[in-house]
Amino acid sequence: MIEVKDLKKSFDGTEVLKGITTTFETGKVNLIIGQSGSGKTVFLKSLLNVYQPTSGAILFDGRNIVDMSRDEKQLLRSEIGTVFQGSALFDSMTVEENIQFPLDMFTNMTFREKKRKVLQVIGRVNLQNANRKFPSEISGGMQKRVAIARAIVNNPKYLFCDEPNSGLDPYTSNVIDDLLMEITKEYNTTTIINTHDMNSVMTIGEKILYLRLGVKEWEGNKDILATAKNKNLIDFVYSSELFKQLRHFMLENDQTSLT
Ligand SMILES: Nc1ncnc2c1ncn2[C@@H]1O[C@H](COP(=O)(O)OP(=O)(O)OP(=O)(O)O)[C@@H](O)[C@H]1O
Repeated sequence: MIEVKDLKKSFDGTEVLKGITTTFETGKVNLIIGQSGSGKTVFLKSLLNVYQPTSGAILFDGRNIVDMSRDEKQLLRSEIGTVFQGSALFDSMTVEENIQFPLDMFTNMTFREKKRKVLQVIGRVNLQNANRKFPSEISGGMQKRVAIARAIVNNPKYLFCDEPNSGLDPYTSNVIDDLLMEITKEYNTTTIINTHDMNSVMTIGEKILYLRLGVKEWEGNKDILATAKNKNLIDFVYSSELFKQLRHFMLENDQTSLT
């Protein structure tokens, strides 16, 4: 579980996060949504302590990352898996070597133990035929699966993903969403995902945090999103053409059923 308490972050006197308080539960997929510039990336990077928060607390199962020593942070980092935009793979390493990287960084496993673990996660994300390939030789969807395999190879407690579906077609996006949901349950991770993808929101949004101008404007889950009353949230959700048409269709059907 990750608890965020009154998190604020400013850059050069400009406040980007204006006091966010929320909780992300263990074993759940938590999605952060909001317009471009609403603060999603700054929020994610503040949770990871890439940015030092201006004030507030971030408790990883009770441990506040904001006032940890360097060694404590290093230990916590070994419990966190990340999937960043563009997959962030090492071009000069094979799929297998990319996935092994966190084990080299954070563990004292023997060569044989590492190989066994890497092959196990390669199987888990269905990349058996690609382990000797380089990132440039595989598709964008496969690269995402490599990034996910690398994020889970060290059995993380926490999984952070920044726009995991960006650049993927709708079918491949669904495959990635399903994989992230399954892995969250299998590894019992606290999973936090920044997304613009409304399809993801409606399929895997066990918790949804809607940020607007650096403020928590709404939080809930996919089942109550459709009936939420928050006007800014409604405007945001229905700003996509597909959702606009869907809403129009629903309203029309509603009126027919009333007459
Ligand atoms: N390192 C930085 N220094 C100064 N300002 C920053 C920095 N990073 C982000 N900002 C500002 O913080 C605000 C929020 O940016 P952020 O990248 O978090 O938005 P976002 O919601 O992730 O947008 P997008 O969906 O486009 O990725 C923006 O006004 C941005 O200019």
